Amino acid sequence: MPLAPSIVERIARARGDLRMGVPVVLTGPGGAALVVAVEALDAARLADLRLLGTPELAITLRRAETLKARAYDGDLARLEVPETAGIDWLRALANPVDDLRVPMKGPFQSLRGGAADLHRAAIALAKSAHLLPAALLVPVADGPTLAAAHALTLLALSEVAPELLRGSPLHPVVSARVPMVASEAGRVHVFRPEDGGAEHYAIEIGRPDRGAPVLARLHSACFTGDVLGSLKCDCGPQLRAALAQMGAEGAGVLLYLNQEGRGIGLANKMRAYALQDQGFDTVEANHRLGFEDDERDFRIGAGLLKQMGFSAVRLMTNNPNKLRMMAANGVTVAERVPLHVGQTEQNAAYLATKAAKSGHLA
Ligand SMILES: Nc1nc2c(ncn2[C@@H]2O[C@H](COP(=O)(O)OP(=O)(O)OP(=O)(O)O)[C@@H](O)[C@H]2O)c(=O)[nH]1
Ligand SMILES: [Zn+2]
Repeated sequence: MPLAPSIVERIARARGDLRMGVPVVLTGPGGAALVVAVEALDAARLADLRLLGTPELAITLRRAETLKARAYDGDLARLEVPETAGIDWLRALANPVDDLRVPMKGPFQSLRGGAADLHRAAIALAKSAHLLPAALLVPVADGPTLAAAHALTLLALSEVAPELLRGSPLHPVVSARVPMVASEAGRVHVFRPEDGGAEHYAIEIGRPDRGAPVLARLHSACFTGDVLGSLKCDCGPQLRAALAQMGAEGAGVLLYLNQEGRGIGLANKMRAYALQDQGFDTVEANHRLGFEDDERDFRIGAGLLKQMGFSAVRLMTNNPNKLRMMAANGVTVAERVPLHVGQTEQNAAYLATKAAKSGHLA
């Protein structure tokens, strides 16, 4: 059937479904399940799902640790959903915003034994849709028939799991001249992934020599810092300082990667900020939400540089992970160029946490 959507296209559709609260059907060797993202679920749909089976809640190990729920599946926990539990119970488990105000919600019954692969894929899908990493699964007997009957997106685990790990190829869409304060010889290139995800941009300053290490910066989107001039981080000043140095040298490339909030999306970053106002640091806030410290795919930057003809960089960064990932993905780091700008009273603790917990270099 040449018109039938491919697995990549169905995953893109599933992301949209999950964001809208529409169930998707996941099938695996051990059975099938209806999957919804807790964040987008409402009471009516929860009631409908209960008619089809017994729901289970999948949360990450990080979230389970905060909730003091046992996790028997390594990186995640499967929790029983009591019959009396309503939508507010589910939301409170998924979203830590009220953890301090309404502390103990347990004890929780964690499921043990049996496969957790569908749950793992459900959490990965929720993350890739930039939703809270908590999913409700309702095991069902015949996934494909149910999906066909209700026009739901059907995904086979054997196809989804490798696809979510693979990383999507990026294709150049357009490039045009953009004179900037930092340099009049600026050019913006737009790259679009095959998987329907966010586009990324390359800002090329001058005409950098492809045969020599290029002055380069991998900048992750920070709406609050880059656009609003937030004092909570150093992103805006880093962005402008990097462009300014490239302008002064007459050549460079800045990749503007749309990986807002270290890859968790702006809504989740703002949830993290709300937790930071409750006293948690940037790493703890991510963990309480159920995320790892850094959910970015660092392969993207190296891939784009290679695609643009660069094989060696003078990388403007303080982040040792970026250095490692460049080397691991075939781009030589000829030099690290430290980038310390924009320190404020409000971001001192944030920068200290990055140095202490994420190994950021002086
Ligand atoms: N989750 C989360 N993301 C944040 C927070 N503060 C800033 N960010 C995001 O962190 C990312 C910062 O990215 P980068 O500028 O590449 O910074 P870095 O990884 O520290 O590395 P270098 O600046 O290169 O040293 C951006 O995506 C911001 O949106 C926070 O408190 N929580
Ligand atoms: Zn920032």
